[in-house]
Amino acid sequence: MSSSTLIFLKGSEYEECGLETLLYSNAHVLGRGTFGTTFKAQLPGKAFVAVKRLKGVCLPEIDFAAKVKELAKMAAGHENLLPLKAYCCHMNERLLLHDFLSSLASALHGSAIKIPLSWEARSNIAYGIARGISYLHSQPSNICHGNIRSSNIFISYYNDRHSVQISEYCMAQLATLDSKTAIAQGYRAPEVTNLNSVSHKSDVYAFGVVLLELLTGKAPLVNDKGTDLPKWVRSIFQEKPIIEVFDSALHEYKESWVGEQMVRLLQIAVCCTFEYQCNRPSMAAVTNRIRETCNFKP
Ligand SMILES: Nc1ncnc2c1ncn2[C@@H]1O[C@H](COP(=O)(O)OP(=O)(O)OP(=O)(O)O)[C@@H](O)[C@H]1O
Repeated sequence: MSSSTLIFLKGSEYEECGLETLLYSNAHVLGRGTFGTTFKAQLPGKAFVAVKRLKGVCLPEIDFAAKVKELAKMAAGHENLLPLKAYCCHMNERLLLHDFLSSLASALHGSAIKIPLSWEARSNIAYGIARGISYLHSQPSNICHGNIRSSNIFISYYNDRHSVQISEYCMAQLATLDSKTAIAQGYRAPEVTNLNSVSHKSDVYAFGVVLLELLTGKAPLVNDKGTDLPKWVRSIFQEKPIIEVFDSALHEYKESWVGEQMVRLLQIAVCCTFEYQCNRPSMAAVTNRIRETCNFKP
């Protein structure tokens, strides 16, 4: 690693620290994703952070820094987008630093730290994700997220409520990928053949799959493991009572008013995952429907 420095963004509560201190002291790999490798590391002040080392970045330092600042400013405008705390661009090194948090994927499907999620938590999380994506879609430059999946959604719990933040927004603007398509199989809308074909409606599809994860508790298809959730849910409709679709942890709610909310959110998820993009609703419409169904404040 070069002697490059991290540039901490305005509003970051962290003490400045060099890259060597951060990555050599106690960092370990969390995973290798579409856009690079993510490490967990500890800052001198003891806070844990996630550092993503990007691959495939062709943008020169100055353009990368400008783009990162633009995205960070946009993210700071919405509570459901994970704030960027620091970045580094030096020679070939391109890094992004965020708070270390629990992902929705590990809460729902993790073997070690599976967190029990009540209906209130799941519906709040669904609404928060929908709001975050709607905000992205409302930006002037026709921005798409491009890689919505439960490992890119982070949850935390304070003041008796779950908060949710989406990461990896607009990564295609930072990294260029030559692979046919980077989006995991289970979240990829049928019309998406490469990163240029992602759209607001393919984000809606991926959101629908995340909503199905929240409702069914099942993991979607990633690297040939998991379930093709849109297909599975439709097959259950034809064969079994609708309650069979839901995570068994939600069955206790079936006789109450919550049961009706669960079915309505399932209908929304099914519409989001329609095969033809023209039949899918917009993220703004989805957000409104979730808000009305669950009586959330705007
Ligand atoms: N801020 C973070 N806090 C905690 N864990 C994180 C953070 N950012 C990423 N991770 C975790 O690190 C692992 C690797 O993440 P990464 O984003 O590199 O790949 P991915 O989510 O598996 O795939 P993709 O690149 O398609 O999003 C995932 O398990 C992800 O949930």
